[in-house]
Amino acid sequence: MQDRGLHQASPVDNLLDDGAGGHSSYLVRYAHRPLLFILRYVRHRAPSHSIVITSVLAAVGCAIASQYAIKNLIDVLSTPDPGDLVWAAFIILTGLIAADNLLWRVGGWAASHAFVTVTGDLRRDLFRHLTGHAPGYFADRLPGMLASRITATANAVYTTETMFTWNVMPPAVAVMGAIALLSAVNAPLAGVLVIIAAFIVAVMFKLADRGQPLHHAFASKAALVDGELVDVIGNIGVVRAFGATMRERQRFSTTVDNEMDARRRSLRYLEKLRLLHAALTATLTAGVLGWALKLWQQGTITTGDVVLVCSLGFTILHASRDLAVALVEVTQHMARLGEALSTLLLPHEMREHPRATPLAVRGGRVEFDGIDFAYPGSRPVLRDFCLRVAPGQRIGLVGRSGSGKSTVLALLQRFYDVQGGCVRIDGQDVAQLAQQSLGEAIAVVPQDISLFHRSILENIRYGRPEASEVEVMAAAEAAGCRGFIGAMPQGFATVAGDRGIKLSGGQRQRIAIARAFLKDSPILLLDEATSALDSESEQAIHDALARLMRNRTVIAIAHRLSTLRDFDRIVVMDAGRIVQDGSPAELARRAGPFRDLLMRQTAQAERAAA
Ligand SMILES: Nc1ncnc2c1ncn2[C@@H]1O[C@H](COP(=O)(O)OP(=O)(O)OP(=O)(O)O)[C@@H](O)[C@H]1O
Repeated sequence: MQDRGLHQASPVDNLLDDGAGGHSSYLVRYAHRPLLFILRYVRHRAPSHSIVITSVLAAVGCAIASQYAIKNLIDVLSTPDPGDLVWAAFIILTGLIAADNLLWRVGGWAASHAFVTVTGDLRRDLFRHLTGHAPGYFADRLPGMLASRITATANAVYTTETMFTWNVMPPAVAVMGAIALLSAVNAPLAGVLVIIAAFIVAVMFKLADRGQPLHHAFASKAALVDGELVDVIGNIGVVRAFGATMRERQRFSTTVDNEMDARRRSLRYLEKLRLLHAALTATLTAGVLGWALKLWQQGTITTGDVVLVCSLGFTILHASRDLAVALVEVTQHMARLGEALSTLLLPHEMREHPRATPLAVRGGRVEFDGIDFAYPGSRPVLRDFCLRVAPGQRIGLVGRSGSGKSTVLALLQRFYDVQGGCVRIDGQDVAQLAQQSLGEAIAVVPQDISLFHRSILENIRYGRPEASEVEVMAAAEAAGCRGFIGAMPQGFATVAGDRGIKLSGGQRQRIAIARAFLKDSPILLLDEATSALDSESEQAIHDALARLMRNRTVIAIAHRLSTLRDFDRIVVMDAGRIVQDGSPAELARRAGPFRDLLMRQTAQAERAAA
C-alpha cells in the first residue's frame, strides 16, 4: 500500500499541469461527470484501492461460502453415521467465518488510507483550479459558498467511496454469489429470485433517479447557508454599524428554513422508497420460504437445502434492499458532488497563452493602445483608450468615481482580457506573458488593503517569500512601520486579525507599502485610500511612498490632488476617456476639469482649517 504520501503534490496535479497554466482544462471536463471525476482519483491511488476491493470481494465470497458450509454441516448431521465428517464440516465453517471477519478488517485498514488520500488529492486540485480564476469569477460568488463546495466535494467523494465499498459492492456480489449457489440447488427458484431481485433494484433505482432534483435543490440550498454565514461574519462591522443584527438574523433564519425544507423533502422521498421496498421484501420472503417448504414436502430438496434456500433467499432480498437503498444514497451524494463540480470546475476565464513567455523587463514602459473594454455582461467602460507611460515616469490618474481608473490598473495586471487593442509592458503584450512574471513585475498598494490572518512578519514577507528577516525589517523601516509594530504586544509576531482588523487603516497601508518595498518591482500601482488619515499618519505614508516610488514607473489613482504635487504627469479621465493630460503645474494653470477639482479641494481644505 505504498501510495504517495499526503504531503506530496497530488499525482493528479502533476498530470494535469501541462506547463502552460492550462491544467484547468483537464479538470473542467469533469464539471458534469462526477462519476468520472471520482474514478480519476481512484485510478491514481490504484494500489490501495485494489487492496480494499479485493479484501471486500473475498470477504463477501467467504460469507456466501459459509452459508453453503452450514448446509453441508446440517446434511452431515442428518446422515446416520457422520463420524469425523462433522468435524471437517465444523473446521470449514469456522475457517470461513474467521476469514470473512479478518478480510473485512484488512479492507477497512486499506480504505482508511485510500479514501482519505483521495480527499486530500482532490482538495489540492480544486484549490489550485479555484485560485486560477480571474477576479471577476470571485466578484460574482460568495467566498463561503465556494469554500463549502470544496468541502462538500471532498465529503461527497469520501461518502460515495465508503458507501460503494461497504454498502453497494457487498450486497451486489452477495446477490450474484447467492444466485449462483441457489441455482445449484433449485434452478427455477433461483431464476425467479433473479428476476425479482433485478426488478426490485431497477424500480428502486428508477425512483431514486426521479428524486435527483430534490437532492440537487437541497445541495444548493445547503451551500447558500454557508455562503450567507461567511458573508455576514465577514461584514459583521457593517451589520453592527447599521443596527442590522435582527435583520440579518431573520434573513439567516429564512435561508435556514429553506434549506431545512429542501432537506426534509429530499429525506422523505428516500423514506418513501424504503417503505416501498420493505413491503415488497416482506411479501417475497414469505413466498420464498413457502415455496422451499413445498419442495421439501415433495422430497425434491433436503433439510439442508431448505436452510440454504431460506438463507440465500433472505440474502438476495435483503441485499437487493441494501443495494437499492445504498444506490439511492450514492445518487444523493453524486448529486451534491455534481452540483459542487459544476460550479467549481468552470473553465478559467483567462487562460495563459499557449506560447506565453516571461516578461523581459527593460525599464517598465507601459502602453495602453486603443483599448476597448467592458466587464462581462456590462456596458463598455473604456473605448479606444490610449495611454503611454515612459520608464520611471510617475503619473496620477484623476477623475470622477466610475470613470474607469481602477479598470485601467486591473487591465495592466491582466485581471481581465481586453476586447480590443493591446496592453504592453516594455513592448510585450500582457496577454502573451507568463502570468507569474507579470505578477512579479508589478507591485500594488491597493485602496482596500486586506491582510491575512497571519503574523505581521508573514504579511510583509508576502511581497517576497524568500526574503530574510533582516530584509523584512528593512522594508518595514522604509515603510515607516517599525514604530507601531514595535508597540504591538508581540511585535512582528502579532497576528493581524481577520483581514487585518487589528490594525488601523493607516497602519495597514504602511504594511502594504512595506510589502511593495520588499517586492521591489519596476512598476508600482497605487490606489489611494479615500479615508481621511490624521496628518501625522498622512505625512508618514507620504514620506514612505516617496521613498517607494523612486526609480519605478508609477501609476497612481489619486483622490486628494495634494498627493500628486511631485508627479511627472496627471491624466484626467471621464467616462472611460482621457480628457486632460499634462504636468501638475500645467494643468493647474489651464482651465478644465483638473483646475476645477483643484479649486474645489483647496476651498474644502480652507473651510476645514477655518
Ligand atoms: N467587476 C465589475 N463588474 C462589472 N462592472 C464593473 C466592475 N468593476 C467596475 N465596474 C464598472 O466599471 C465602471 C468603471 O469602474 P472603475 O472602478 O474602473 O472606476 P473608478 O474610476 O476607479 O471609480 P472609483 O474612483 O470610484 O474607484 C463603473 O461603471 C463600474 O460600475
